Amino acid sequence: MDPVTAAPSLEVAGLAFAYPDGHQALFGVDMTIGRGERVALLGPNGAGKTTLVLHLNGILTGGAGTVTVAGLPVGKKHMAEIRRRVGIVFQDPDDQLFMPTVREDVAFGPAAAGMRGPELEARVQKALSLVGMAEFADRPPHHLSFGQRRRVAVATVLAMEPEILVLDEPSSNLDPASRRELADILRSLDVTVLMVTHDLPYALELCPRALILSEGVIAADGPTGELLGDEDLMGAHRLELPFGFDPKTVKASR
Ligand SMILES: Nc1ncnc2c1ncn2[C@@H]1O[C@H](COP(=O)(O)OP(=O)(O)OP(=O)(O)O)[C@@H](O)[C@H]1O
Repeated sequence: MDPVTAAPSLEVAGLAFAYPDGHQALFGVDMTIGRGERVALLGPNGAGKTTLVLHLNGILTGGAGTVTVAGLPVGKKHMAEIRRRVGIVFQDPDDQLFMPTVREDVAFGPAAAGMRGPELEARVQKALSLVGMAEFADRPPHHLSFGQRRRVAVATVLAMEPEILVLDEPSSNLDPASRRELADILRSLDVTVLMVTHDLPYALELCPRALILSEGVIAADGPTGELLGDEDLMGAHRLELPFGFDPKTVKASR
């Protein structure tokens, strides 16, 4: 059976948000993402992508509209449950790693949720194995390379066994092999993925569907290959493919 079901994992309706200085970043975002989908969130600098992502687990709140995760409204009442279900991997792994060892960083979330002993250790091992970092458990995160720290940051989020994995620029600063290995990891996971990226070939490789956020609204929603092949649409939203890259020659992901 197709793992993508009609049940929405994430629903955003009429989300509008202005920062305290009055800058309006979102103007009524509507999007629905089904369970098990992998979706790329594209858009030019300043479009509102990070602002939107920060609403998905309640880091930002207080605007108009609603965000619903697996049927639960994002808000104070369900915050612990929402944070367990929606894991965000930030662009800079150093925002996520602050403990003396990799093991402690990965254990942090489940331990804060009350997990202890062998169950906690098994959870940590599983998350580190998923990202190929099991043998680094006793190392200090700041002794690792950037790409290794990005993998550990992904593991800290996977350790919470989220339903929705949100990644902000996951391929940035990765060498080609690390970039491909991270793609393989993401493809192997049984979670809903929303990936913010300026790396359009990566979006095409990994995400069958893409959304274009532009000036605080969803300007397009469709198969990634079709959107990237639409020159007028791309031009209108300041999106450019790398020189010589033809989306039609790349086998889009499924
Ligand atoms: N803390 C803040 N206070 C005021 N305005 C902000 C704040 N953070 C972001 N903005 C503004 O909100 C708008 C959307 O920013 P956001 O970071 O969400 O865009 P983005 O699509 O993620 O951009 P990028 O691709 O450059 O990361 C921008 O105009 C930005 O200047």
